[in-house]
Amino acid sequence: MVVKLHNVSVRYITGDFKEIGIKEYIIRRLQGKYNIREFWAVDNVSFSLEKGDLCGIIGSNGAGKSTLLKVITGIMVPTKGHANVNGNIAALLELASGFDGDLTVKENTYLRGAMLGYTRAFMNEMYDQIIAFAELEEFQDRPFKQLSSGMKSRLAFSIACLVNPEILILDEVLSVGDGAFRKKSEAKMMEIIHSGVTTILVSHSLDQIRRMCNKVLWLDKGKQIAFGQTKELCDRYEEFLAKK
Ligand SMILES: Nc1ncnc2c1ncn2[C@@H]1O[C@H](COP(=O)(O)OP(=O)(O)OP(=O)(O)O)[C@@H](O)[C@H]1O
Repeated sequence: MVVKLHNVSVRYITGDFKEIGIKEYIIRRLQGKYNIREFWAVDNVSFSLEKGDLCGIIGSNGAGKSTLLKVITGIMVPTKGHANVNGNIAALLELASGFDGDLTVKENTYLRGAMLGYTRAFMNEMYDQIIAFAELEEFQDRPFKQLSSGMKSRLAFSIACLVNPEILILDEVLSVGDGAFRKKSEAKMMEIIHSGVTTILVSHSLDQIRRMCNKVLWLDKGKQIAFGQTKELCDRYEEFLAKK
């Protein structure tokens, strides 16, 4: 099993407790005006994926899709349950985050590689290819903050894809950069997908899910409505949307 989630739940706590400071906290507690709210964004989700699976996650806004991806990529620890993930993950979420604006493009590439667990030797081997794919040869020694946001995404995409992921996580990012780069990035993504990696894709396009995925996870308000075959679940989801 490449990905296995067992009764995973994630709780967010919201309210005024973060910014108010200890004094205000005590005053509000004494006055009974201290409000915090618990919120289960993901509530008891279990499913597993094997090598080569391409799983789509569907559900309305706020269903918990992005939160679940954060658990799978290890950015968040579930409040309850377990997530077992075996393999290198390339997560194309919030693409341009996690870079250091003052370091150069080259330094950032090595830094991101190190964060993904790759050795310097491996990155030396891959570096030229990454920069060439991102079409940033002329920007290698510029500070990262001087890149346009499209260029930043291109670099993030190139690093994530060219370092041989075993698990690919895509959050509505099938459109990176401008027209020409988008075509190239989609082709690259399809190449990776077809090379036998396990892919998890969040998309609001049911057409895309039907075309690409062999399994589907349907979430609604954090709860798992169903996990199973694409056609059956997409049909049910469409019926559900029609009745809404
Ligand atoms: N940091 C946070 N603190 C509190 N609540 C949060 C936080 N992040 C998300 N939420 C809430 O958790 C729920 C699930 O959010 P999430 O972003 O996972 O949904 P989603 O299915 O990805 O939605 P969308 O389709 O709109 O992108 C939402 O109700 C959201 O308001």
